[in-house]
Formats: sequence, structure tokens, C-alpha cells
Amino acid sequence: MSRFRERPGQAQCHPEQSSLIANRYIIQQRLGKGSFATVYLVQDTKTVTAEKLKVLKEIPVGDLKPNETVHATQEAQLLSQLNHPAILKFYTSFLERDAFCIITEYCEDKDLDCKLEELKRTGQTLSEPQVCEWLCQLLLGVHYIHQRRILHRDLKAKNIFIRNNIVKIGDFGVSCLLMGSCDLATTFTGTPYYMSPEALSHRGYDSKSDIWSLGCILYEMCCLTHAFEGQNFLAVVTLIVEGPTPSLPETYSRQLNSLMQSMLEKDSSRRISAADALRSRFIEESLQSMKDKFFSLTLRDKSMRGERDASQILRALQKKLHLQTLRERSEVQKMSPRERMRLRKLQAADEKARKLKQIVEEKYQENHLRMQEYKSRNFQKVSVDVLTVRTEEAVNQTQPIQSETPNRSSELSDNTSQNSDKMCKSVSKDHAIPEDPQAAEAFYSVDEFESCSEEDSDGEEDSEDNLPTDPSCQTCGQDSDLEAMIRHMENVLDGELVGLFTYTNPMAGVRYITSFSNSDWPIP
Ligand SMILES: Nc1ncnc2c1ncn2[C@@H]1O[C@H](COP(=O)(O)OP(=O)(O)OP(=O)(O)O)[C@@H](O)[C@H]1O
Repeated sequence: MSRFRERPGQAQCHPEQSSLIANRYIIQQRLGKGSFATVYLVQDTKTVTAEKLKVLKEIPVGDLKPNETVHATQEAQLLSQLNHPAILKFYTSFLERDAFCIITEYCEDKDLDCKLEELKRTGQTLSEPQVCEWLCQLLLGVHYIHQRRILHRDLKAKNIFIRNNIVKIGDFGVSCLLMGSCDLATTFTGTPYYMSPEALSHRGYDSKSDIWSLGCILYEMCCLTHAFEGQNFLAVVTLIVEGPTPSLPETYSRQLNSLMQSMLEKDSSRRISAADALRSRFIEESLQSMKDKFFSLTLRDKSMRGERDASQILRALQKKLHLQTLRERSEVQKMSPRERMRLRKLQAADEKARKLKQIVEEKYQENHLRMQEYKSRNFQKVSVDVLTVRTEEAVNQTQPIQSETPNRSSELSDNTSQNSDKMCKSVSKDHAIPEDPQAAEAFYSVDEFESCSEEDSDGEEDSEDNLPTDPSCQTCGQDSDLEAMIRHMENVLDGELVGLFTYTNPMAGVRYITSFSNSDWPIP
């Protein structure tokens, strides 16, 4: 029976049972139940990344011995070191309420089995480019684990998850972790549809057995039925071990068909490996077109992100400006009515002085231009002496203009004196300001500086609260998947697969996740 319950209001659960799991996860809803585990969508309350929604797999430990539990935890930690866009991210594992819990990435688009079922129901099929895209991703993922000498052992459509059209291999050896071993008896509790002839005939399981399963998945993506279908378990097993290799319908290319058949080669030593499949001309071409597509997607994404960033910066600036204004206003509000009035008068005087200064500057420029114009008009006509006289005349002629400045100055001084008069009057009025704040506010209620009033700031505070938040930034995780996938494709296209044959264990010193027959692994 399940030990965890969904959040109240989201399902039929008891409020007292909804609590924080491992001090950080809140159950949102139950996603389903498989043969080993109950799966929940959880909210991670402690993550600092945008990935708030995760999946919790709850597996009852039953009568696992304590050392077996430790073993499972260690191996789960090993899985958490895998980092590939085509592999479901395994975050952590822990024991809680007698259950072994695994936290993984959440794939909104569910699993491949669901997807194929839906296509079948609606009478649709997958196009060859789509099949090739997913096949390439799966090959990259399988190659990645095989390079690290990790076997999946349970590749099937139900264990392939889809997120933003990227397929992710999940449920890594979970059953093996929990069972302590992955013997044939364990395997027989599951489905035989994807099992290789060598596994079914007790000849061991190696990396090529994973490739067989992948061949079955490829067939299923194209035909929406199992590659080896039978009335009962035995009929399926017989077909796998002795039956003919299936073919794809003619709607799919000859190259795709022959690749699938080389994956479903009954003799595992003649079966293609992930590295060889990735090196084939057909997959190389698919990788290239997928890389181009992903590249333009990331570019588009980047430009969209650029626009989003720009609007975020703009909003932040507006917010800052608004806060600054509010702060200044609150300073003003802290002032006594008299101080406030003085500030207003000073601001008014400043503004007036600024305007007058501008007028003086304009007049000066005007004068200067006239002077220059006059000089250039007369310079060539007169002798040096006359020029002197003329210049004097000119100076005289310009005097009215020049005298405008003094006039303006006098106007300025008039203005200033008027201003200071006003100021004096204001100051005298100052003396009449009531000391009682309320009375003082009434005294200045028809003031020309009403824009500083509290009502205004209240209004703006509202608008600040209403600043829209940008939910799109929560989807940033997707871009890194595409970028990581491009990197992995580039590695393959740049011929870096050669490393597999001169293989050095990249996880040297780390225990292998499952035992494997060494026939498929080159000895360093
Ligand atoms: N990471 C995930 N993201 C989204 N849905 C998931 C995730 N993991 C599991 N699920 C969903 O939870 C349900 C149960 O999954 P689970 O893997 O336990 O069982 P199964 O694959 O259906 O069966 P089996 O245990 O036989 O493999 C499935 O519907 C699956 O699609």
C-alpha cells in the first residue's frame, strides 16, 4: 500500500497525512503505479533552479536487508552522476516510511508507450523524420551509458519518457537495485516483448541485449505494435528466439529498415553496437539534420530569451525608479509642513531660474550669430580703418541686441527680485503656517505642487504591486537540453566515437552498476 498521500484538495486524501517528504518534497498528485513503484508528481520546496516539479518513485523495501538497502542507495548515487539530455535525470534517493524513494526529472509528455497508444487510438503514425530523431536521441543515450559500462536491462517504450519532444531513457536498473540482482527470474516478472534471444536462452545479458530492446522500440515507433507479438508468453519467447526478423512497412526507408534489422540480429556478436549505429551514414545524416534543427531552435530561443531579458531589465529599472520616487516622497512626507513648503518654494525657484538661464543662453547665441553674420558681410568691402569704424558701428548696431542682455538681465533681476519678493512674501506667509500638520495641510491644499500628495503615491504603489511577473523564465531548463544534445551530436559527428574502441573507463574507481558479460566490452 502507498505510504504517501497527495496534497489535500488535489485528491481523496487525509489532510493529516499530507506532509513534507524528506523535509523538502510536497506531493502534488499520483501519476501512476507500475509493477515496482508508485509514482508521484512532487514539488521540490528547496530547489534553487527552475525545476520545481519532480517525480518521486516510492518503492516498498519489503524485506530488504539493511546492507542491501545501503547497496541500493550507493548504486542510486552512481545513477545520479549520469548527465545526458537523453537520460532521465536521477536526482537523489532516500529511505522514508519504509519505502525506498527515488527523485527524478519530471516529463510532462509522459512515456513513449502512452504516446504510441494515443497515436494508435487516433489512427495516426509517426513520420520517418520524427522516428529518426527519437532513434538518434536514444542511440546517443544508450551509447553514453554503455561507454560507462552501465546496462539498462529494461529498455521498453514505458521506460522512455518524453519532454519537449526529447526522449529520455528512465527507470534505470531500478528493479535491479531493489531486487539486489537482475537474474532471469526477476526479468520474467516483467514483459518479454523487448527481451533478447540470448537473455531468454540464459546466455547472459550484455550491452547488445540493450540494443535488441532498442530495435524492438524502433519497430514499435514505426508500426505501433510489438516487434514480437504472440498469444501468450511462450509464443512471444519462441518468436523472439526462433522466428524471422520483422520488417518495417514500405512507408519507411530501406536504410531505416536495415538498421532496425541489424539491431534485431539474433546473434549478439553480429548485432550492431550503439557506437556503430551512430557511425552509420544513415544515422549520421539524421544527426546532422537534427543538429541543424536544434541549432536554429536554440538561436530562436536565445533571441526570445534576449527580448525577455531586456523586458525584465526594463521592468527592474522602472521598479527601481518607482522605489526611488517613493523613497523621496516618504522623505518629503517626514518633513514638517513648513519644511515641505520651503522645499516646494525652492523647487519652484530652481525651475524658474532654470528657465531664465535658458532664455539668456538663447539670446546670447542669437546675438553671437548676428555679430558673426554682420562681420562676414562687411569684412571684404572696407579698409582696415573703415573696418575699425564700421566695427565700432557694428558694435553700436549690435548694442541694442547686446543691451537686450542687460535688459534681459534687468528682466532677470526684475524677475529675481519679483521672485525674491514672492519668496519674501512666501517667507512672510511662512510665518503664518500653522504648526499643526493637519491645519497646515489644509493651508496648502490648493497648492500648485499637489502632485506630491499621498493619494498619488498610493496609486503608484498599487501599480508597482501589479507589475506583471514573467512566468516564461520557468521554462529555461529546456534550452540546456537542446544545447547538451547538440554537443553530444557534435561529438559523434566529429568522430569522437572512436574512443569506444580504445576504451578507458571514464568512471574509473566507480563500481559498475550491473554485472555484464565481457564479450561486448573491449579490454583496455
Ligand atoms: N519521470 C516521469 N515523468 C512523468 N511521468 C512518469 C515519470 N516516471 C513515471 N511516470 C509515469 O508514472 C506511471 C508509473 O510509472 P512506472 O515507471 O512506475 O510504471 P510503468 O513503467 O507503468 O510499469 P513498470 O513498473 O512495469 O515498468 C506511468 O504512467 C509513467 O508514465
